[in-house]
Amino acid sequence: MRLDVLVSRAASRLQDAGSPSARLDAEVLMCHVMEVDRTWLYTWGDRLAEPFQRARFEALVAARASGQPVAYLTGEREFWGLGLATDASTLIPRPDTETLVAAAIERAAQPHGRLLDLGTGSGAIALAFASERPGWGVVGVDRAPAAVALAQRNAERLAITNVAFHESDWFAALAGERFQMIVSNPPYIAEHDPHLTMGDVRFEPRSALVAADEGLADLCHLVSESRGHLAAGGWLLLEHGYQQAAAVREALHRAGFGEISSITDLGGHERVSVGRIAG
Ligand SMILES: C[S@@+](CC[C@H](N)C(=O)[O-])C[C@H]1O[C@@H](n2cnc3c(N)ncnc32)[C@H](O)[C@@H]1O
Repeated sequence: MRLDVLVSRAASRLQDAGSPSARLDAEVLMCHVMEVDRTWLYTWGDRLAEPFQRARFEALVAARASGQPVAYLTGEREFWGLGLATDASTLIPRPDTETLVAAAIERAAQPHGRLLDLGTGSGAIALAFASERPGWGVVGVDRAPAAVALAQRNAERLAITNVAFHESDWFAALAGERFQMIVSNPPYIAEHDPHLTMGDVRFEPRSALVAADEGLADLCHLVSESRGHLAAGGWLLLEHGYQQAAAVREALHRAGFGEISSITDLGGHERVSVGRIAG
């Protein structure tokens, strides 16, 4: 059967199954099976799939129809133009997090410095920043050993060498270390948030998503602990939920940060808050 016909059929099956991105999902899964990009698929959609390719594609479509995230099925997701390996050890990188990366790059005016990414997961933020600021040394830490291994694998795959990943419970393994910039996309969803029962989030580890105190516990912990690990004039940038900006700005203020502001994501929501230690 023609590739474009298989994709169209899969798209309607996925739409019926409730996928919010049915057509894109079907195209990405077909590209994964055929080992091609979407431009190739649009150009050569009239080609025929071999029986084994069709069987593989239909198995993936069935898994997606049962709710499994496309990024876990293909084992990869693009972030900041980088092809990152993904697995069930950590969060699938989200486009919203590119807001944090852009804000960090904008503030990294000097050619050299050290950046710390707390809760690095797949290494998405650390690797995106490191790729744009090759003169900086980047450290990414995560409590989950499998996430650290994934981030290391991504650094090797992308040949990004100005980055190192370690296992650490927030700052525990970083005693005495100071950085010009600290960034984090920590767990910030409240324990009983209904979104946890919807979409891709159902398949991601709760340890990557959920924090106590209505989702604010880790954010507040990072604000109060970061002071002791920032160099003079250093920046702290935190991603958070769109209703948490005021609470994070307040925590930054209480911890003695200046130049406090929040930055909106592509959807117009306050997604990242920043503060600076006096120089
Ligand atoms: C929301 S995910 C972010 C992953 C990645 N930075 C991204 O933006 O795609 C949060 C990450 O924080 C890690 N994490 C949770 N608690 C932690 C802790 N106490 N110390 C270090 N990392 C932690 C989780 O394992 C997870 O990888």
